[in-house]
Amino acid sequence: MGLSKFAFTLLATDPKSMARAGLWETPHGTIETPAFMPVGTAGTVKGLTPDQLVATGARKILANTYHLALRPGPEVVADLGGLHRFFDWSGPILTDSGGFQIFSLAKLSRMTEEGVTFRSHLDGSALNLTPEKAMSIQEFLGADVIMCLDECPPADAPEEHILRAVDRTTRWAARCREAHQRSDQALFGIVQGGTIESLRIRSAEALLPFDFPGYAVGGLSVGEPPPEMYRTLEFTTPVLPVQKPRYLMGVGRPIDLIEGVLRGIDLFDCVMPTRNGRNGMAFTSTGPVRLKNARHLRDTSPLDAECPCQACQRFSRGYLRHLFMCGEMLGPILLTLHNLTFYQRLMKGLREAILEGRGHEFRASQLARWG
Ligand SMILES: CNc1nc2cc3c(=O)[nH]c(N)nc3c(CCc3ccccc3)c2[nH]1
Repeated sequence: MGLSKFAFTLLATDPKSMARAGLWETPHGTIETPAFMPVGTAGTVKGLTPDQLVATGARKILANTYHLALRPGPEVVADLGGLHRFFDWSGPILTDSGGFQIFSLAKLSRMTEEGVTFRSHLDGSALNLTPEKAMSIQEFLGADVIMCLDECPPADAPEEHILRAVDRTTRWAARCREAHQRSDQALFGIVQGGTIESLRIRSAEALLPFDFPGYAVGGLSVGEPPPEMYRTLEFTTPVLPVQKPRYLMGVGRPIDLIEGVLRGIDLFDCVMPTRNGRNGMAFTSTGPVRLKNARHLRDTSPLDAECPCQACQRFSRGYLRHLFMCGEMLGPILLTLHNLTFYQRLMKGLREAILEGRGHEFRASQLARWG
């Protein structure tokens, strides 16, 4: 089943935490884990060219299926050569199955055993996403890593609803496994179960027999308090295969990446560095900086003296603030570049610490600097 195409090698496991550093081979290159994947919606990481994206240190990006499935449509992307050709990205790409985006974007959506029916947020047309269609869409798009169609309940859903979502997610995983054809794509199972230990174990154990090449932890970063997310990881990752990558969906702030790695997570995606960057909020080695704040008006210092990115190497905080006050497009571009560079450097530092056997000290070293 082409599994050798997605070999995951563990290089080091931290002696005092569940943190691990590894290498993950994909048909479009090898990923050093732990890794952060910037989110590219509609086939672009907003405001950046592929070369700029590589300059941040990113090796793997996500494309959000829901948007591409509606516009321009999977067949069009396939006719244009598939995702890698479409936005000229030679590195690995991961797409989501669309279920989560439908809940967070579509106005009307109804869930049945068959699939999710919803109205397009573009033209209101009725669409029906089934596990089989989610596989066909992602096969047309051509990402290296694709996700099963799952049901992600809201954080405050009652236990009965979360149980139903777990069992439906398992039944849909079977249908996805059955429908998926391409051997050059890794299909990940997605564990649900909210923050309930018995349901997380139920979900993970039900997905193990499918022997997926990787497992995602879904159903988190949906509004639950961070300590609840961390606690959930503590009893979820140990049920998952040690020798396979674990992907925590939609996470998170810098501190969440550290806490997630310490609990055995290898891959992350989050819109925060790009979305916050577009709004003038920068992550720096001494904590967050809101550039529109008047205190930066005459500030000649760089955003982050330790950062190698274009925003920090060439411009003052005063200039960056000016760009945001004028609504100039260069502002969001430079801050997106910076924030992604910050996230990639954080993961690089974390990976090096794990390889040197001091991964468990990394949190303290960073918190001391973030204030
Ligand atoms: C922000 N928090 C967040 N929690 C999530 C939970 C789930 C979940 O339980 N199931 C699925 N399928 N996806 C989820 C996502 C979307 C992740 C994503 C975004 C963009 C591109 C590719 C992938 C989530 N995102």
